[in-house]
Amino acid sequence: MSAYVRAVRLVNFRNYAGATALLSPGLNVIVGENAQGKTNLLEALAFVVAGSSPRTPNDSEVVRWGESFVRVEARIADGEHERRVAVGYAPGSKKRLTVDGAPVESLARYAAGAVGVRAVTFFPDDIRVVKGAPADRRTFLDALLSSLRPAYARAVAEYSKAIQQRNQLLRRIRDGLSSKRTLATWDRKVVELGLELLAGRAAAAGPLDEHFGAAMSALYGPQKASVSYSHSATPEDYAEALREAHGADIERGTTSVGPHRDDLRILLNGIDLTTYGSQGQQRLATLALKFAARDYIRNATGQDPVLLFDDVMSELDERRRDYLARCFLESTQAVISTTNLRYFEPGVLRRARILSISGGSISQTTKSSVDNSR
Ligand SMILES: Nc1ncnc2c1ncn2[C@@H]1O[C@H](COP(=O)(O)OP(=O)(O)OP(=O)(O)O)[C@@H](O)[C@H]1O
Repeated sequence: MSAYVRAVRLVNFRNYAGATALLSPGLNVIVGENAQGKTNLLEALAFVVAGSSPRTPNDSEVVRWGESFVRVEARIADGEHERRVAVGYAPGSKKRLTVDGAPVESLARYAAGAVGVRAVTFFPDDIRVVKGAPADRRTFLDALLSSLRPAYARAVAEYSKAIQQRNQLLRRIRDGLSSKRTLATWDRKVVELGLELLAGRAAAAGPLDEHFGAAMSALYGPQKASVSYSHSATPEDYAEALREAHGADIERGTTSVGPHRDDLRILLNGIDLTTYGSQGQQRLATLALKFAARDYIRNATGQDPVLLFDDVMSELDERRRDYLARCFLESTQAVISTTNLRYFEPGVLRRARILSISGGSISQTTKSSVDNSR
């Protein structure tokens, strides 16, 4: 069996002063009224598994208001072994990541393997991966690949820095402060890092398309769904395209070709869901992309990632809710939040662990109290 989270402890995490949740393999349902802390608990699980929040790049945001630090600890069950991992952060200091008490210096290494378990998250805002800007789709793809390879995460960070520096240089050339000859050096650096990104993304595009197609036909229907990578320049033409764009790039002060300008095209029966999808189609396609990410991680690592899905049932019809509930039950571990237990069949709830959230405190709900609340 793949690794899973056995317990998580939150200290000063958003609206939690101090709380512990025990989790099971299979389905865990977090139930509570609005604004009690369901989303925050899922975020805390992602925070301790990946070393950072999928909801914000700013760690200070997750520190409980009025407190000076945040800490999330987890016990990871991995076969016979148990691993203790923790993420601690005090604004102004470096984030502390530990595995069995030993510090892990690199966030990329912590996130891509040291913990021994990965997470695929779904938050309602994630619909932007389908509906939003190309940057949202690139971030989805880069986060997925970074969760598998620290070297890819480093290449993404270095490429982004190199583009910023090249853009600064373009503006200096435009303003007559630097010579155009210096561009060649930056072009070489940018192309070298950019090709690393393109290679990673190209290798992922085919399998993701396949997994996405399968997830869409299970969730949506038999129509043909696909996801494909759309280049601003192919790897073969990249260096040449960058050179050809010198004049225009200097004028605008930005780099117009390269992986930071690429996109993913998400199609259903040939129709672009980003531009023409209904809200429901975009939401289902977002979910299908998350299942595609799960399958991609599973194939790449041989391990099932844990699914952390926020309020995923509310906008689905009964048939799709039942299908999803079965997927969650069969997962190594799924933690799903809801305001309403009626979204789950009694037979499903009997096989699930249920956690009740109220005002930032967590209680394990017994089966009989679940039956009575229905
Ligand atoms: N840094 C923070 N410190 C303290 N409280 C916070 C912090 N960040 C968010 N909160 C509060 O945490 C509360 C719970 O938020 P959360 O999003 O987890 O609710 P929820 O149970 O998922 O609700 P809903 O069903 O409405 O989505 C909110 O009232 C929010 O304002």
